[in-house]
Amino acid sequence: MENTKISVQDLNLHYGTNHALKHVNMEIRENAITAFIGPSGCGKSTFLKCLNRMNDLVENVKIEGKVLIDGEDIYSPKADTTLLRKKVGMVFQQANPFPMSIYDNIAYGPRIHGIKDKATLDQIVEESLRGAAIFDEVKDRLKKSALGLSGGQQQRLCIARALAVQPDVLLMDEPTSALDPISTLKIEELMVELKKKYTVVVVTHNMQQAARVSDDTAFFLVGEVIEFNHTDDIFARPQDKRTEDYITGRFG
Ligand SMILES: Nc1ncnc2c1ncn2[C@@H]1O[C@H](COP(=O)(O)OP(=O)(O)OP(=O)(O)O)[C@@H](O)[C@H]1O
Repeated sequence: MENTKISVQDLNLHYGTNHALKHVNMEIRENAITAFIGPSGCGKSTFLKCLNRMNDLVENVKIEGKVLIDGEDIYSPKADTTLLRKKVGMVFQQANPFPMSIYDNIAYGPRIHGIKDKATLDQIVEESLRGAAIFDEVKDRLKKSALGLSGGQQQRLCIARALAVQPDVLLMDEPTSALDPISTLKIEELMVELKKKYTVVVVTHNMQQAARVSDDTAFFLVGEVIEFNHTDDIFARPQDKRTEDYITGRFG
């Protein structure tokens, strides 16, 4: 595919005896939003976490196959996972701000990566908060606790925190499922803005969300990718009967 950012080749993942991902192949485009849809337990989150090696931490996990980001295999023994997780940021279903100020939440990652200069940190904090469309709402309370923000604001703060270390790719695991419709809309608008600079991959339970925001969609079913295509094609002209049954609500 044109502009491939992430190329997944015959990826298999076992949790003990559970073969949770089966021969997954996928080309994820740069500066696009790719959505993963499918029923509960079919491997969407597991697959997402393979893209920054978050599953490495799980006991008894076995991962085979290749995940190339910018042509480099992230599972190669030479790969540096710290650099990988800087390059591939992640946002979770439940916003998880650290119990510290808004400023320190954003400065946390850059500080870990060795940035100490106050003016530089100030600039990163402002740019990251602007990038996550939350700067104007918090600019007068940067020293206040992040835990005082609303759920939707906390989620945008977590996006800002991910942006602060200058990733290329942003993984989002059901980022709006705990949010009200207005906060959800704000995050969806933000995602469309973010794809100009980042490659965005999102797991969603919400098919309308996938249809609204994503460029490409993968439909997962019991560990397999049944169909992967441009979003318009998946929703208007599904090739596989199982995709059609799922998107028309015959099962969920
Ligand atoms: N840490 C883990 N250890 C063992 N098994 C796991 C682990 N995480 C997920 N699984 C199993 O792997 C399979 C895929 O789960 P996964 O969470 O990836 O699916 P999902 O499509 O994201 O589901 P949901 O939409 O409910 O989040 C399931 O059978 C699940 O029980």
